Amino acid sequence: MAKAISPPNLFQKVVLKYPIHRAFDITIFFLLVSLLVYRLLYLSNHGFAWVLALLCESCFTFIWVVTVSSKWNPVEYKTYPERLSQNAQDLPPVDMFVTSADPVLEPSILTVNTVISLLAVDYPADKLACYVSDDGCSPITYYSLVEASKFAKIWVPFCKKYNIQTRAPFRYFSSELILTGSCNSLEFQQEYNKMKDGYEELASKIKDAVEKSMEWDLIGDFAVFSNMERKNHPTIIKVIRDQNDAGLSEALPHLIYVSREKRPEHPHRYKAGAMNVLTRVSGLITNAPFMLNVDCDMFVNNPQIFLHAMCLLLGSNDERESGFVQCPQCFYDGLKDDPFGNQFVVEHKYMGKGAAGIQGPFYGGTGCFHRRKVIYGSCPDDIGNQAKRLTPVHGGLSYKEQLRIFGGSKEFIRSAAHALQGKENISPQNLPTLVEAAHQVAGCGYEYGTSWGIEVGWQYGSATEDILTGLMIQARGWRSLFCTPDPRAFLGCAPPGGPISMTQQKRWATGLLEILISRRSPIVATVTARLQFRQCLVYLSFLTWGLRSIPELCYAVLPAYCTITDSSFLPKVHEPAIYIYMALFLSYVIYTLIEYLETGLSIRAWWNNQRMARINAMNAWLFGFISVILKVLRISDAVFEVTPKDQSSSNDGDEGRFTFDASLIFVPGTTVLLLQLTALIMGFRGMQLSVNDGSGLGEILCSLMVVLCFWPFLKGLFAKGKYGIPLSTIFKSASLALCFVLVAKRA
Ligand SMILES: O=c1ccn([C@@H]2O[C@H](COP(=O)(O)OP(=O)(O)O[C@H]3O[C@H](CO)[C@@H](O)[C@H](O)[C@H]3O)[C@@H](O)[C@H]2O)c(=O)[nH]1
Ligand SMILES: [Mn+2]
Repeated sequence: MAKAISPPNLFQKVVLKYPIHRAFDITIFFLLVSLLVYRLLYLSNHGFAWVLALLCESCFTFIWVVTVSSKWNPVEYKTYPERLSQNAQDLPPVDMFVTSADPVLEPSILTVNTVISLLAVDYPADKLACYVSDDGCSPITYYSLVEASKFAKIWVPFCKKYNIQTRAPFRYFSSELILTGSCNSLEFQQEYNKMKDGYEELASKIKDAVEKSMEWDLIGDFAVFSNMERKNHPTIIKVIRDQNDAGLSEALPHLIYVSREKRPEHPHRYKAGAMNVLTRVSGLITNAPFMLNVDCDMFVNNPQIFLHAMCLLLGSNDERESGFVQCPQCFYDGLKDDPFGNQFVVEHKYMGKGAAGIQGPFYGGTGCFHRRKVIYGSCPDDIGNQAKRLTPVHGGLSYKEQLRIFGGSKEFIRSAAHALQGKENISPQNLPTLVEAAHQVAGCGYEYGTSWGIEVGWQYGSATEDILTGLMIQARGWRSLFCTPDPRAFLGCAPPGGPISMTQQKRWATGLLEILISRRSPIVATVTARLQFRQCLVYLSFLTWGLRSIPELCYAVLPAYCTITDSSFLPKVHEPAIYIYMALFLSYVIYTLIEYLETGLSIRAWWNNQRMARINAMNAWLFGFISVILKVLRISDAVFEVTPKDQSSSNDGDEGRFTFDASLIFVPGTTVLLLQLTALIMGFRGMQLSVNDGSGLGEILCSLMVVLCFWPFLKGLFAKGKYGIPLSTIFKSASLALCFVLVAKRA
């Protein structure tokens, strides 16, 4: 199935072949085209429904083409960390960034586990520094990190001594202890118990801190947090652990807490703003040539991941091949059969590896190693002028230009110049003096008039800042690499189904569409810069989510519309064209099923994902589309609503059950469902009355399919509490459905 094409060195690129999939890809494409031709040929014999169906099917064909193109040349990289230099001094420094925004929605204990797992990776500790951004400006987060750093002093040596694989303590202690090899000794037992007690103490301290949060005594080290308002406060930077202070015996990375300045009158740009502050602050302090960033819930699951990433970053002769290295976003404790379709396992396998075979995976916001100079806007060395138009950064910048691009901190400009030249740390100074300069670059006025967020750093202007940032990097001609080691690199929390996951999908659809319609869209980047054409198609396959909601919705309503108005959009049962439809349906089902079964997932998981794709498209993506329209009309701006992260999902045995709230986001789905039910009732009555020639049967079957897809909603109509659709939503949807029926009947 696979063959190696590059000499075995630090990594090996393996071309994957899926001949059966390709056969299905082509078959389905031809069936889609035949369908469109058939529609066009008989256009004049039919009415509105036919034209609408043609438009929708054209959209689906387009989506099929971009998806197939994205998946066509999958590759995979095998990495060989044991071939890296054994001399620790040869490994480059890495700055590690963790963003957190809210100690309630993102429980501190999770952030702490992520940080501890980073401090404990298999990489020379003196090459690492961990920066934690706290957009919540919370003494609890700071306190938790201080306590975590104390625990790390015993935890990290323990992990390294016994080569523990799971280095996020909450995961390690939640699974059963397996006693093998060196872990079978009495000494180990004793140390294990000590660690367990230590972690329990840490967890309970954090729990207490959260519970008494109202009555904090903000004195001493915590005095800076007194009278702080979350959205209105000066910068707080605290060096929790300075490597230079510590004795050699406890080799632990630097740990630095950063809460950037916030003022109500200044936009703070959510995560992108936080990342840019971390970039600058770390630039002043450690200025590592590589930077890893993770979301606060994404702990290290593979302690060797830094070495794997280095194989990719250092392993090719041409730097341009590895502008950044992205690991797939994976989740722990995923629910069985992926009931909410948010584990993305199949997507990583086929779309992720497919993109890896073109210009590389897109940047996914977490689990990504960047080159600092790439984030600073540099182009690959030998690139033509075309891509340079996207960035003002080039060799021989005058001082004035540097000020305009990077802002007014002399210290930062000096460090940026070093980073751009690929040099390592500027002359190491003591941390406390640097922290002073760091306050300046973390201020909320620092970026005004500079290129931050536009040409350098994390990009502003989209709720999916990650995709936009990665796109701009690839547009400058960089490629990226996909890092998929075993065990998986990082693991995080998948949101529960229902309102939380809908909000996340809506934010993504909004952010993606914002990119598509902006000047920085992949189409522009392909025409005017260095984004490859097929990479542009990869981006189009998901930047169009918001737009896709419209044909999805129309197509789902079509069968109901036809039954209600006694028209049709499908060929009659005795017409040969019906076979195109049946073949299309069957081959799509078989093909997607193969993908799931091959990945080791169940038929149930396949169905859940199919169903959730429809639910997301018609509800969340539609609202994403609407919020972009509101933004374009300047009625309201898109905001980044943080996804709540739960350490342990509720244990009432109903974790896989869909939940609802009174949000408008559930109105479209409920309306579609009510329409189908109405149509089904009318359809069955009609069939009994008239002598039937098979017309209307297809439409009725389609309505049944839609009802099946919306099964969680159907159950929600009759359930109570959070599992039930609120009456207000039912009422709104029923009114909409009624209006629809009346208008359709009259037309
Ligand atoms: O004002 C903010 C808002 C969010 N965050 C952090 O951003 C990260 C991602 O937020 P989350 O609510 O978990 O969003 P998700 O939708 O789960 O995240 C995915 O999608 C985002 C873009 O929409 C990317 O930024 C993320 O990396 C990617 O994992 C978290 O660490 C947050 O703490 C901030 O630092 N400041
Ligand atoms: Mn998240």
